Amino acid sequence: MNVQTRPDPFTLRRRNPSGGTAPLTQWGFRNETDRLTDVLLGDPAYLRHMATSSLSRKHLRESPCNIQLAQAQHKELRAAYESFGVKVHTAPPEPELPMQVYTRDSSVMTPYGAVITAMANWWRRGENYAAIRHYEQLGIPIYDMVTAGTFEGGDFNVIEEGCVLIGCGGARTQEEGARQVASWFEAEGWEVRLAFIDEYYVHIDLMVVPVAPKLTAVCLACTEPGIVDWLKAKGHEIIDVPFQDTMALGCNFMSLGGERIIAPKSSPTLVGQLKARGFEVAVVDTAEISKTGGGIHCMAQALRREP
Ligand SMILES: NC(=O)NCCC[C@H](N)C(=O)O
Repeated sequence: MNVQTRPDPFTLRRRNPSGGTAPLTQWGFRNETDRLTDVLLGDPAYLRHMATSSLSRKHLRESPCNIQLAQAQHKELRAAYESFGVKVHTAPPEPELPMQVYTRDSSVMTPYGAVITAMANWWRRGENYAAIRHYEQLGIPIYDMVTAGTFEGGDFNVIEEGCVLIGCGGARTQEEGARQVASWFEAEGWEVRLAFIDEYYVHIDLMVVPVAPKLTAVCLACTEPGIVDWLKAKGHEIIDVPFQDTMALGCNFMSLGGERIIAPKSSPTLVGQLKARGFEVAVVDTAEISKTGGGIHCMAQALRREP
């Protein structure tokens, strides 16, 4: 085995404080639109419907999640990834962790290794520790861990290579955490933009998600115009997802690269737009799971994409 292909050793902090951290050789990605080969999904074995946001609270009041149905929907979601040849990795579920299915949040993958985030709510903090153990098991090195306030992975949105949009709603990702992560990626030479959002929306990946190179889905009704102008100035075309669909997690889908998308049934406008552009779309019904506050993008973490 030559030096180039030797796996990067597992470590708890790979980040070079002055920047210039070497990208991983076997894991990670350049952007969120290249071909997905490995994904991190949760196991909904211990999923519980809790009042974690305005959205999940509303469903809890009106028609609480049928957990068995949600688990069956998750199985379909997993099968969709597998049908596209994506390798699914799953951490052992823990009964103390009711939201472990939302793998987007407790860590975020980057070209340099995984960032261990700092969950805002006490019932999700254990997910950060479970993520460290799982990355060690997978042999994926950790880039760094957030120590300045809270930071949740749904707020780390890689728009294109070397460019990240960081959501900051205060209740989940605090400004302190956002600025710490921003400083790391600025040192690596990235462009970083902070998006201050209302905590009602929970994370930025509720309203802005990359589809393909220079093509991004955005809920124009709730995304600050400055962010939309910034995307357009980069040459991004926008697919507008209606507000009502967005509130049903309709703008929260996963790009598999190669013009293939896994999207929720709750998003007819987006699905129609994608099909009209020639994308292969696997439409999965995730409505029951989404009553607990997250969607397809929140339930996935890209571990490896190949250019
Ligand atoms: N990235 C995301 O938007 N994740 C959704 C998390 C939902 C979960 N019920 C929570 O409120 O933490």
